[in-house]
Amino acid sequence: MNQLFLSAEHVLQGGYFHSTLRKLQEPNTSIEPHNIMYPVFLLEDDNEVQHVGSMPDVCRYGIEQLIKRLHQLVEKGLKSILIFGIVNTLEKDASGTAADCPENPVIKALPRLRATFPDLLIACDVCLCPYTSHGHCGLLTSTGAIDHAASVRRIAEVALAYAKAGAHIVAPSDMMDNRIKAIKDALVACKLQNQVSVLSYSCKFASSMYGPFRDTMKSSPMEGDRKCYQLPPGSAGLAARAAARDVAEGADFLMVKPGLPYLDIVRQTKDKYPTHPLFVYQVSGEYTMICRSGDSTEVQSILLETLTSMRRAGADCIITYFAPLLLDIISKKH
Ligand SMILES: NCc1[nH]cc(CCC(=O)O)c1CC(=O)O
Ligand SMILES: [Zn+2]
Ligand SMILES: [Zn+2]
Repeated sequence: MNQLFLSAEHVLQGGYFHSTLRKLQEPNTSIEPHNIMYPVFLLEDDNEVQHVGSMPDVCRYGIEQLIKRLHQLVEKGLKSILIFGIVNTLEKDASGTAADCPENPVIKALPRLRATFPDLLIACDVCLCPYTSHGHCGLLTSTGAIDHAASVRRIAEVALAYAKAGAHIVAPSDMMDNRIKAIKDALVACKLQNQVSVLSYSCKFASSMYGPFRDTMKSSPMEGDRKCYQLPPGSAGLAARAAARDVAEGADFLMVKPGLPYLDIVRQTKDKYPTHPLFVYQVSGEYTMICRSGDSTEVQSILLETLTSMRRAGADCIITYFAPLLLDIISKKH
């Protein structure tokens, strides 16, 4: 017989035949509540609930209804949320005025959420696309190009408004160059730098997997696309430079988005910046793909395998629409 099959030093199975041994073979891949952040969609109308057609089991809520929903989830262990505001009566204009006006749903909700859920970590997505008439994430010049200086100034203003209203974390998703420094400077100027952190969507790619989200938010660009500010999917180089730039500008946390198709970028970013907690955004298109992957048992195991892979690649926290399901799975396991 072939000697190779008898070679003791090549036997691996002796190390994982027992479930506890298998756990030891998978370090830093567990999914606990603090590894999960839940994105929520906030409407202007306090008492409204709307199902999202393109995302099964996802709703948009007015603040009263969101508080009801969050009570259930916080009881099950939810630790953090990421808020996206949606406007319908407030008008969209060229400079995204509604992003930080006093009637903005996020600005209004923050004090309520802080008071109602004292232990919940609250992050706010900072972008102009839900509030601009043209639907781009920054401001435009008269020729339709991104106006870099004006965009960064405006993004920092909006981030500061959410910080003042009570956000623990501001998370700029716009991808305008130099916004992290502008936001940090604004926080320092208002003495908020030690009470608010900056989660940079540092490696955000121009992905085809944001469709259900744009549908939910009514935030698609009216004309053109986002390829001049979101990163080209094939570029690991730009992702490395973007992370380096955001670290240099003072980002507290980094992010890779989408998740599953970009696990090489997750690993590359974690290896370069083990100093910075790393977030991975499992985006709306990933969510719908997994929802359609089989019956509920299959969905659960595919989901857990996917999140385990993200943790293995270096993710510390995963932003996921599956948070409610995950909290149920975790509580059954203990
Ligand atoms: N700045 C907009 C924004 N913030 C988060 C997402 C995507 C989230 C998801 O798909 O779940 C997007 C879409 C986009 O950039 O086009
Ligand atoms: Zn945007
Ligand atoms: Zn955004």
